[in-house]
Amino acid sequence: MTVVLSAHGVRKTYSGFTALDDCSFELHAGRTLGVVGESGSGKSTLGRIVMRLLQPDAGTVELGGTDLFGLRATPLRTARRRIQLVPQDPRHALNPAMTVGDNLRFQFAAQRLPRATWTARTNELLDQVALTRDYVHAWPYELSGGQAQRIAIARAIAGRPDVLVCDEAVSALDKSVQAQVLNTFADLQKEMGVALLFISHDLAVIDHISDDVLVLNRGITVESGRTRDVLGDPQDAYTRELLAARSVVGVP
Ligand SMILES: Nc1ncnc2c1ncn2[C@@H]1O[C@H](COP(=O)(O)OP(=O)(O)OP(=O)(O)O)[C@@H](O)[C@H]1O
Repeated sequence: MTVVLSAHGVRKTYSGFTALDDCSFELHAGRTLGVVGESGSGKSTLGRIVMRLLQPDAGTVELGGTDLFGLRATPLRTARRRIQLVPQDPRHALNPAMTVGDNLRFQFAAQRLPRATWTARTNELLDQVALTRDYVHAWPYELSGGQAQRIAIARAIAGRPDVLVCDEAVSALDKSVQAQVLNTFADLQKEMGVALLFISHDLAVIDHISDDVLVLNRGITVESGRTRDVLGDPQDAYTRELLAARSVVGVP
């Protein structure tokens, strides 16, 4: 299996406070790695580092076998297109002053996609995120949370990335909508072979979507491996605590 994204011994401190320590993982093409832990466990710090929005104090991150922090200029711009973020709040991904169509077309222009293909590509993206094509005329404020998150996903996959970093991407949604959006991610993965780094505090969400899991507690990886193995037979007390507090996806 091809490793599309990996981290080795990553550490990040903020003013002497260690938020993430010795973190390592491998994410394979077409698979989902869940990163789970309570608030403050270092999940978003890890997400920001692999998006190259934050510099680690130690360790390396490789995208497609290339050191992400060694890249400059054009190769860096190419790498940034290969890894895209789906944030918790779609308002951070969508421009409120543009229609859905313009939000997507903005991405196409950035990717220098030929103008003649824009309408077909917009329709294709709306189909992929299970929205009807007339949403192209909608404004972000007219969308429900679930619809807005689907458009944010469409925007993120517009350039056919290899990796999506989903940082609490369903946490703000109602439980029933959560299940639908998780299924959309799973369908996309089957269609596109995109790999997901899925960050969530909610073990039910991680259990639903992840092939592999990494459990973080105060910046330390307490457990990692196949989701069914780790959750089926947790070896660490912290994982057992998370399991005991777990909700159920799709059930309010
Ligand atoms: N820019 C920063 N400056 C100082 N401390 C920070 C900064 N960003 C995060 N931290 C601290 O680092 C720790 C990890 O934060 P991080 O946001 O990565 O955790 P998290 O697991 O994503 O939590 P949440 O789910 O609440 O977002 C926390 O204690 C947080 O207060």
